[in-house]
Amino acid sequence: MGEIIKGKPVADSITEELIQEVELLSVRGITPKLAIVRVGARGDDLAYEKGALTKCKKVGIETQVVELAADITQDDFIAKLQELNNDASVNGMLIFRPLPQQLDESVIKYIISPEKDVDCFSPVNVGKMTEGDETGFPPCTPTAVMEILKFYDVDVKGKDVTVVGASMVVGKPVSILLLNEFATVTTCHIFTKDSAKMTKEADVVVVGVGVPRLVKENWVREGAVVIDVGINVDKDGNMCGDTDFDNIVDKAAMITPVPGGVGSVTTSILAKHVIKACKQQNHVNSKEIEAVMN
Ligand SMILES: Nc1nc(=O)c2c([nH]1)NC[C@@H]1CN(c3ccc(C(=O)N[C@@H](CCC(=O)O)C(=O)O)cc3)C=[N+]21
Repeated sequence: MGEIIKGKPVADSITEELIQEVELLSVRGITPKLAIVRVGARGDDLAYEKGALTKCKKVGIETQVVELAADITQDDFIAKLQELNNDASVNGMLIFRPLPQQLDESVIKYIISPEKDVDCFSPVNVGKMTEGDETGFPPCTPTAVMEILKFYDVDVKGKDVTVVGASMVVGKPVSILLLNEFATVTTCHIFTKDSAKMTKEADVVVVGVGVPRLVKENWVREGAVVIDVGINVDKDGNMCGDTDFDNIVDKAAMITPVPGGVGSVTTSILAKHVIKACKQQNHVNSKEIEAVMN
């Protein structure tokens, strides 16, 4: 039986640290604030929003949900983002994606202020992530994957890691973050000839495609580490990941469950990024705050 590596201990350890950071900021009269920008009311946006609001409340981060009509025009949407960019009380912004058809992401991604872009929408943050510049904000879910690997002492340096999926939300950024840690990364996508062949050879498999139970037992080698980023609802209405968990769990050395795996760490990273943004905007570093306390 492989080890089921849960997200909760990882999330709890991050949350504990963040609660302390918020307390230290409050001594200076600073309260971090996140604005969530939601267009319409898609189910998976609402699911993420609920988790994010709960986490922020627990940590002591203020929140503002900006709910916009599903048919908002591009000009009105851009005006709203600029208003939030200019609102000094807002430290971080999370814009749910994908945006509806009439909003052109290739234009909008340049509007959000990179300093407030806590989920890596801005090309500035994509660039910083790619360079390994730690002043930026890599996206929350891929960062959660890296935090889980670190927490459970999975050192990816020199390991063969296969990522299934190449989206800008999961596959591509997680591939970059893994490469930054000197993993040998293979990224599979819809034009990959044989994804199973690539995953079978990997020491670590990361899957984020949104296809329920895509990765089967025979896609994974004995003793592999499997990180499942998928959050799906199957035809029976149960939450499931992108891996056939029940049949892989005995073969893998470690595997993340769904729910209770990567998804449960994502909101902690979001909160961490809001606090980081707040500190950067107020020109404070942790050491400085500790000095004030002592
Ligand atoms: N810019 C952007 N970044 C995103 O990461 C993003 C997005 N837009 N748009 C919507 C999708 C969907 N999504 C979910 C996240 C958590 C749950 C979820 O259910 N989370 C549970 C935990 C699930 C678990 O335990 O695995 C919770 O937070 O309590 C669902 C959906 C993020 N997305």
